[in-house]
Amino acid sequence: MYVKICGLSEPEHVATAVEAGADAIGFVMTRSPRRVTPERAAELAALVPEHVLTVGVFRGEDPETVRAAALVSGVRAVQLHGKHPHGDFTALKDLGRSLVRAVDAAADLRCGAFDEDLLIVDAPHAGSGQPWDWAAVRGRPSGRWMLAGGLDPANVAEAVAAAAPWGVDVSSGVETAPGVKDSALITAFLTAARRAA
Ligand SMILES: O=C(O)c1ccccc1N[C@@H]1O[C@H](COP(=O)(O)O)[C@@H](O)[C@H]1O
Repeated sequence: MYVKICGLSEPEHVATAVEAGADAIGFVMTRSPRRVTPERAAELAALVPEHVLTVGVFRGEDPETVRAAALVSGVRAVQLHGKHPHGDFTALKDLGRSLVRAVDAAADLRCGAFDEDLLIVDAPHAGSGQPWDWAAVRGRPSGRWMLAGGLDPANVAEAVAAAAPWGVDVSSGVETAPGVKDSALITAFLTAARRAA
């Protein structure tokens, strides 16, 4: 089970996620309580070993803004969240970073349909942090896809059993308040996700 921990902003939590075995770590560079500047993301990304994928998360920014932030931060993947057109992915193809498309279940759920390398299927109301009907997407996405939206250490096993994803992605479910990550919750999530696989 591939596990991404998203929305990190403190070195302590980056270290915890790496030590606990995260496969990918996300830095949010768009409007959010978890927002970090590209410069701050660069400081945090420098703490991440090569085998862990660093992901810059964007929502609604134009490709040139995304490109500039990706280059400053040095993230190795770019996540375009929400209703980005296919052209945004095409425009970023020459960036030399993995592309991640994050959408809700109403979208095209074929990983690669927008030339992306990874697909995330998120809640209908992205960012609510609320569990949703994970079972509704079971068998629909194809390729490398992660389930997101309202996951936490207590429900990730149920979510994995319901949707059978290739990976899982969490942000608010490992926080004690919006934007405030918790090391114990990060470790608990990784343990529970691995056990669920
Ligand atoms: O985490 C954020 O603040 C965020 C902001 C804007 C776009 C995406 C964001 N995060 C992504 O949202 C999903 C679900 O997160 P949650 O666990 O329900 O809080 C996940 O893909 C994050 O990468």
